[in-house]
Amino acid sequence: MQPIAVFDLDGTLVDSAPDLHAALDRLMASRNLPGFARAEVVGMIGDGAKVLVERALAARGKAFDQPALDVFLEDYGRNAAVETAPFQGIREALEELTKAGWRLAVCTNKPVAPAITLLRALGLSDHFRTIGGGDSYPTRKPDPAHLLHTLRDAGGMASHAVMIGDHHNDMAAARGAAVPAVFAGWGYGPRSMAAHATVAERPADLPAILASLRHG
Ligand SMILES: O=C(O)COP(=O)(O)O
Ligand SMILES: [Mg+2]
Repeated sequence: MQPIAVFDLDGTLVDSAPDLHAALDRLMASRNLPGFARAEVVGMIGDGAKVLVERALAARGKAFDQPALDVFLEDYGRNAAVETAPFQGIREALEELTKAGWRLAVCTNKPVAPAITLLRALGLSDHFRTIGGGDSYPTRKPDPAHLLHTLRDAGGMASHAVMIGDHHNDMAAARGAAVPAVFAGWGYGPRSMAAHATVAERPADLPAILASLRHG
């Protein structure tokens, strides 16, 4: 059975906060609400687009409404790859892992449409057998079923998988699926979110760490 490495997207493969921030600030401006500092937006990322918009509106004392999410997704879908780029060393790490025999997949809480748009725009989509988005299955991370569905669609198995992510949602999904987790130390989550997972400081560390976690 081929080993499979499942990657989180935002904060792990790509530094997407600038474009999420810009689209969120345009939504706020359209409602005459003040925008956010980058650190505030980074703290709101991790549970998908709906929760991001919910948190932004709540921070301004407003209730969530569906048109706000529709406006945000329409804008973000067109502008997901303006400033967003892979973290330094990610392209090389993905190439190295593929050469070492790993199958690759993405398991992200971002809706699948902008996730695919973004990975295509950055020339990364061909690396991945499957992209399991936040709306691809009935539940999403931290529910381990999101990771297990992604693994199934990629033709992989939990017993031969590793999950790499930057948020406690990634660590929790991996733990629930009995998949070893690697915490992306370069991402958006504070180090406390790593819990007991192995921490990778840089993308360049991934091939050696994943080799050490490989079963057979
Ligand atoms: O869209 C988000 O909020 C998080 O997405 P991620 O699961 O790829 O980090
Ligand atoms: Mg993430």
